[in-house]
Amino acid sequence: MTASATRYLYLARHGEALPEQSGPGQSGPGLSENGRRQAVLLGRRLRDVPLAAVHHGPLPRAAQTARLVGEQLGAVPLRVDEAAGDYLPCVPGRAELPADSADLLLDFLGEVSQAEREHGAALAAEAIARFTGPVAGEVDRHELVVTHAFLVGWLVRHALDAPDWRWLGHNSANAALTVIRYAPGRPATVITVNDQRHLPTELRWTGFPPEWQI
Ligand SMILES: O=C(O)[C@@H](CO)OP(=O)(O)O
Repeated sequence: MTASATRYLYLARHGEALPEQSGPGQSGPGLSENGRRQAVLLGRRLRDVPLAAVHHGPLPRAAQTARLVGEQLGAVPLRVDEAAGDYLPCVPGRAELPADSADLLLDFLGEVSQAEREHGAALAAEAIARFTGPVAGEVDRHELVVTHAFLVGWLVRHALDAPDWRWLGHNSANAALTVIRYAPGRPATVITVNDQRHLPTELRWTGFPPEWQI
């Protein structure tokens, strides 16, 4: 029988970004000053974790966060990965959604093209294949994925075996940590969600609607 070991998946939404500038060819904003501070503090928080790699999405806000985190970690490789990017992991139809929240959720999703659906679904499946489950071999593995709000929701949903649509309604604060443990022979454990103890009060809960900040 092939040996398998435990994976610890650390998920972080990028640091606070500058306001969006839309337009053709825009790859989205980079980090604000707050976002840079959050990223450095996230890196310091993770210094003692034996991370094997930092995976990050290709957009500037995720790439900059990963670079600033990486500077605090020493020799941990940074790997850009489209599966860690910003996309819609699953676009449910009305029939899959609870009747009392379907209107709100469908409004939030807005118009989504067929191409966007297929692209998101393919990347969401890749993210599950690449980042979840126990690892081969005998050595436990710790990995960080610096990503966007939607993928954190998607992987928490997956860990809890919740229906595909249920990534909706999950949000992440900027530079907050969510950690999932995948041990052989056990269901995945969501160890922590939106952990921000590495951030001072004034840098917590950015990226969250005010009424969600507790
Ligand atoms: O656009 C958003 O609301 C989210 C989606 O994942 O992205 P980000 O985490 O980059 O803000």
